[in-house]
Amino acid sequence: MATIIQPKDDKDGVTNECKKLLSSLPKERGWRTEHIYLFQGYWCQPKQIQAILSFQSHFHALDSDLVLATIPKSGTTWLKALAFAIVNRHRFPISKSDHPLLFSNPHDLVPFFEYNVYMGNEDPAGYLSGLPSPRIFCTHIPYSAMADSIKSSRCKVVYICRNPLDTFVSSWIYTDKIRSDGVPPLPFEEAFDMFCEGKIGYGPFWDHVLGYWNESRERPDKVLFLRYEDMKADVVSHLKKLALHLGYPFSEDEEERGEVERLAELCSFEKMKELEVNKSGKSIMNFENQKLFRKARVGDWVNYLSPSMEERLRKEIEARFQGSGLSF
Ligand SMILES: Nc1ncnc2c1ncn2[C@@H]1O[C@H](COP(=O)(O)OS(=O)(=O)O)[C@@H](OP(=O)(O)O)[C@H]1O
Repeated sequence: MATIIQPKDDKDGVTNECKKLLSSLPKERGWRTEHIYLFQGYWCQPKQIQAILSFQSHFHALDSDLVLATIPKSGTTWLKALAFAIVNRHRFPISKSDHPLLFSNPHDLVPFFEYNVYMGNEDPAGYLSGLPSPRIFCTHIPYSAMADSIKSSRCKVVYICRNPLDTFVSSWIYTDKIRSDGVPPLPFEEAFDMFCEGKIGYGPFWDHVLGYWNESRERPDKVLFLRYEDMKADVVSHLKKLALHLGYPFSEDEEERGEVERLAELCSFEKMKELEVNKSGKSIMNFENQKLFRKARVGDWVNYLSPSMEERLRKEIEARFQGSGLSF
């Protein structure tokens, strides 16, 4: 059994063991932190590496677990809200005026596994075992780096991806607002180069997406693969698929009563953005909730990327996804 990894309160918030590891890894300038490091094939912040190590050593999946996975800025907040509302709809009826989603940001209702390590929790497994059943948690960790018990248990995984052009723009704007103290701003053009080279948090983008995509094709019962743009275009049919995959399908009666539409409305960007908790509140990580709700528009990249940037990223994406059955 590996030793329990406990974060220390240093600049990077990582243990000496992790620091030693970092010194042996390739590094690049970071988006939010001074550096990102190439670990198990992915570019990560120091604390993210610590979280992956902890996850791989300590996490024991239950067959009933529901795991939501994303690369940052591709629909995480939305997916958390939808999964929470679906799974808990008998405990918390959608139309009730005291529904938790009206008073809490989805990040506070469905934790990231990574938060646990960031918060310096001494017992990663204990923290998650305190969640009510079924445990719903979220992660940005790539599929290949997932704890073995997630892969071998019967727990369900849902992945949402978003087109890379909008994901890049959303990431850069968000990063610009929440950069860690003392880390100088990353100019837009430089960030774009890094995205195209795969150097983003939990990137390369294509490897992260393809890891879950390939698994969803091999084991569709295990991994449901969703696309942000498809969900935006037809949220109701995707909610039914999501509910079925999670093991909480809508009944005919619920469908007739318009419960699916009501749930979609509760979790919609327009509704969530206007809630007091999301206008003025802070989430568990002390981030301002309002920064999680920007425009949520498909194709907003057109207002930021030049034609040559678009062409470059499209070519890169085409080459990376060639033959995979997935295109953007
Ligand atoms: N409910 C809902 N429905 C649809 N879209 C939503 C919703 N909530 C947030 N958003 C938009 O998602 C973008 C943020 O991505 P994430 O939630 O993955 O961010 S994070 O990784 O959790 O920080 C970010 O996209 P952009 O507006 O394009 O930047 C948010 O506005």
